[in-house]
Amino acid sequence: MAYQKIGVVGGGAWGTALAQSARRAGRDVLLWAYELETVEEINEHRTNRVYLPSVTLDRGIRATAKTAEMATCDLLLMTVPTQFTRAISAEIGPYLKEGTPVLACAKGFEQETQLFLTDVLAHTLPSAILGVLSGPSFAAEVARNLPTALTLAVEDEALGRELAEALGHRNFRLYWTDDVRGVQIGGAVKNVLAIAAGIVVGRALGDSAHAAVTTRGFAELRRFGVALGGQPETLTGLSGLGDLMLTCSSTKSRNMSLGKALGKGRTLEDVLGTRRSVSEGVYTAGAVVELARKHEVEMPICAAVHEVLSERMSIDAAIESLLSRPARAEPEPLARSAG
Ligand SMILES: NC(=O)C1=CN([C@@H]2O[C@H](COP(=O)(O)OP(=O)(O)OC[C@H]3O[C@@H](n4cnc5c(N)ncnc54)[C@H](O)[C@@H]3O)[C@@H](O)[C@H]2O)C=CC1
Ligand SMILES: O=C(CO)COP(=O)(O)O
Repeated sequence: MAYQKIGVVGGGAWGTALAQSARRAGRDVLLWAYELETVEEINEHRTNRVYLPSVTLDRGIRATAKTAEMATCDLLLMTVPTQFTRAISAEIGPYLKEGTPVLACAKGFEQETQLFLTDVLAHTLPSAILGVLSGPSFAAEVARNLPTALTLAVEDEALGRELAEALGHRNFRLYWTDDVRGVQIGGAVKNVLAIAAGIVVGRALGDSAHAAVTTRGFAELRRFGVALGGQPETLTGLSGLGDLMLTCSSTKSRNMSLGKALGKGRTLEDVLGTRRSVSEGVYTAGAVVELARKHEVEMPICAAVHEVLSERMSIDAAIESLLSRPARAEPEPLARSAG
């Protein structure tokens, strides 16, 4: 098998679940974790209690604290949270073999630069072939081997098929595409929208309001995605609509549950202070709003979430701002960017 040794960069919930899944696909797995205690716990006890509790890990997963060692792998899965991806991948870059496939598995845009993850990785890993793995998938469910389907995107479709075959198995179905940008857009924007959906639930605005915010949120995601070069079919696929549906509808989502807590009146600082896990929507909202401004795409729900997270607007004022928008026609033509 051409891609026998899989390197998972990041020992959070997602990296650990992907390592477990890659073992089920018959691959050898080397996992890099940021915290030394996570490395030791995985190697000695086969657990990762902080980030993925109640899961016994396969004996074939070996953990390391040395980033350079990851360059010995045939394929890398980058799972560290988006805002740490530049720093960690830069440590691997000098050692990586020419043409090693590297899949971005985190979700979001870099806060400071508004870059897509594959654009960040193009700087730090110039010798890699870059792609994306994204879709509706809770780490705890993947770790338990519950059936899941995701999208794997690389420009070369033949390589996409090979990678999907190397990582996929019966309960981890991978569909491939060449739409590397489109797949990243869904994963980034849905987290911001999930915060909005959570706020609706926390404020007890009702199931109808939840469906409305999810559907109008999808209209924003689709407008944004097309304006930034994604294919419309990708935006209605697993990595777009699929992940939006999952994340907006389940309190297992960190983003949705964070929104719910805000809706109930807790502060952002308070919620983040009680979590070690990442809620990417908090860090990506500003980049989405800035990219939307540059591309002249109107995204009122994402903008309202950003205002609330930045504490420039109260939740009640944000709800009022959305409800008082003028009525308009549905459906809207795809090429148009007006909201
Ligand atoms: N958990 C899930 O169900 C899924 C998560 N993802 C995405 O995967 C990415 C990672 O999420 P999770 O694995 O859930 O993270 P997590 O919330 O379980 O853990 C946080 C991670 O951040 C790492 N970290 C903390 N400080 C760091 C630093 N200074 N430098 C490098 N790493 C540091 C920790 O070691 C840990 O691996 C996110 O972008 C998330 O959206 C994607 C699909 C599913
Ligand atoms: O990306 C995910 C599901 O596809 C996980 O969502 P959260 O990060 O909101 O938990």
